Amino acid sequence: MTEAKRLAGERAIDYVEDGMIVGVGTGSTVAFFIDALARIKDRIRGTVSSSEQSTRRLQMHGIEVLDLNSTGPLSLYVDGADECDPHKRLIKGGGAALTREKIIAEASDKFVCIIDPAKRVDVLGRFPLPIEVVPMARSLVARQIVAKTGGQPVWRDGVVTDNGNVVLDVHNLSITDPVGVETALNQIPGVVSVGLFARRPADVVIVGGEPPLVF
Ligand SMILES: O=C[C@H](O)[C@H](O)[C@H](O)COP(=O)(O)O
Repeated sequence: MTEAKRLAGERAIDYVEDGMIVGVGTGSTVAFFIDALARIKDRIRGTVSSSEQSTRRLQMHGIEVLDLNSTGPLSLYVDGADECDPHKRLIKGGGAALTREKIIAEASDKFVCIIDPAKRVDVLGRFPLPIEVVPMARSLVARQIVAKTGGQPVWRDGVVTDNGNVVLDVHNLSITDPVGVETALNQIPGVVSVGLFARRPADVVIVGGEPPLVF
C-alpha cells in the first residue's frame, strides 16, 4: 500500500496552483504529498498545517507554515483518510489529528482526499471512529456514545492530541446515517470533534494506483 499512497500523494500536486496557500493534512499518505510539494515550494505562498508532525516535515523541506488566523479561507486542502465511502464521506483521526484537520477542511474551498484502495468502503464504520474528548469528560462521553450509537468506545491510552485532549475510538459501528451520527455525537458535552467527515465530505478523492482513480 505504500506505493499506492505515494501515487495518490504525488497526483494531488496537480491541484496546486501558483501563489496558493495550501492546507496540509496529516499521515503517511500526506507525507508523500509534502515531499512532492517540496519540489514546487517556490511556486506557493505557504501552507497551513494540521499537526505538529506535518509542520516538522514541511519545515524540514523549508516550506513556510502559516497561522490559519492570518490566511483567511484556503483554496485547497489535501489530506488522507482512514475510510472513504462512495459519497466521499470519510472517517479520519487514526493519527489523532482530526480536530485541526476538520478546522482546515471547513476553511477550504476544495478538499482533495488522497487514499490507497484499502480505504474504500461501502458503509463507514469498519475502522473504529476516533473522537477527540476533553480529558475530564472521557467516561461521561464514553457512556453517552454507548447510549446513542451502541458502539464500543475504547480509550486510546497514552495518546494526547496536539490540543492536549484524549481520543476514544468507537468500535462496532455501521454508520448508515453519517450526518446524523456526526451531529448526535457532536452534541455530547466534552466532545471536541468527531472523526466523521460527513457534513463536510471531500470534494475530490484520489485513490492511488497505476493510474490513480479520481472521483
Ligand atoms: O489523524 C490522522 C489523519 O486523519 C490521517 O489523515 C489518517 O489517519 C490517514 O492516515 P494515513 O495516510 O497514514 O493512512
